[in-house]
Amino acid sequence: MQTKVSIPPLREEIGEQTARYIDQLTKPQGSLGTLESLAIDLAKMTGETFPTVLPAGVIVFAADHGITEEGVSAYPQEVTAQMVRNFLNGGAAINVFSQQIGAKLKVVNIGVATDIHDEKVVNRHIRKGTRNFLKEDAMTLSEVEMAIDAGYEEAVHYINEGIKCLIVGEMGIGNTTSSSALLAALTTHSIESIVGYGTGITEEQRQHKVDIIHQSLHNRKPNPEDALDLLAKVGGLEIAAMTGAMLAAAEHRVPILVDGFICTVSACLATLICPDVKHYMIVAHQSVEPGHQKAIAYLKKEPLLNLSLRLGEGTGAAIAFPLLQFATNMVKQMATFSSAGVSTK
Ligand SMILES: Cc1cc2ncn([C@H]3O[C@H](COP(=O)(O)O)[C@@H](O)[C@H]3O)c2cc1C
Ligand SMILES: O=C(O)c1cccnc1
Repeated sequence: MQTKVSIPPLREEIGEQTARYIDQLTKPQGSLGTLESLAIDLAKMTGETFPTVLPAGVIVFAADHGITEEGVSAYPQEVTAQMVRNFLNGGAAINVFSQQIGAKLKVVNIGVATDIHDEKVVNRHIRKGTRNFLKEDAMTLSEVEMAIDAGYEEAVHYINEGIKCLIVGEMGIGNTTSSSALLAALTTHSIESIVGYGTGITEEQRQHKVDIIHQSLHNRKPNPEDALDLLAKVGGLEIAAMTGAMLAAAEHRVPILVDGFICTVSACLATLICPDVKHYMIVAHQSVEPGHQKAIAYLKKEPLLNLSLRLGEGTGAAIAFPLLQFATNMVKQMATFSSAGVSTK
């Protein structure tokens, strides 16, 4: 079981070397702002004074949710499988963006409700969607452990293939309901303040979603200090798999670019399993979902971008990835004052 990971400490001394080097580059000190702190953070994570983030690897985990029976999404459950086919055919937003940043894209079926016969999908199928958590636990503990382990192993394969930055994404109709329930259980924020419009429900449907989460948490009573119990009671297979993937990346000193609301809730659960995983996370953007701000605050992080995205799939992380390239290329390619013959103040 991959909850026994050992995450190495950040290499603070390497970060200090990078910081000193950045101060010698031909620009006023500190003038590249957040790009400078990003480069220093990447140096501490990777243990390299001149860090590299290329190539990035994107993994999208897909699964269904029994809670969709309660009418909590604007789209029917079948869209999960249809979007997986779209990913495999190259037509989704994450395909376009992965290609643009030169990243590999791996699609993992961790629990889609209908069969997908396609050799391009990585088959780590555990069950046909979660159970309806209004009525019963979403998963057994052993299903949660299998999903975390599958995510962990898929990330390890990717890292062994040479990826230097991990982007995790998800596809699962109904997963903003599961993520909202998880975050409400994990924090003291009200359900009302966390729940948003997901794929585009009406205000009336949002009120219904709040009520369903309220009743579900009352019925399930997850233990807020136990990530496995939270996932078993109100979680999702793809949410558990993303948690495992993040633990693997941190264990291997691979920076994790965290996407939107659902992905950030997985990140929160990963920190509950192993607090040190947080040091390897960079939050790419601030999603429109109101719970996202609260999940980012739980991690004590700042998002790099706010582009009013509300998609998921790993898209926001792919969009932010070039900022990491700007930061690492700045360190590797800029001239120093002495090499360029530019006078210091
Ligand atoms: C066509 C389509 C593509 C998507 N890609 C990601 N999501 C996103 O929307 C879903 C969560 O929203 P909710 O909880 O309201 O169902 C997830 O699948 C998420 O990845 C999509 C949703 C749709 C409809
Ligand atoms: O922020 C996200 O990741 C998100 C928001 C709405 C729907 N799907 C994903």
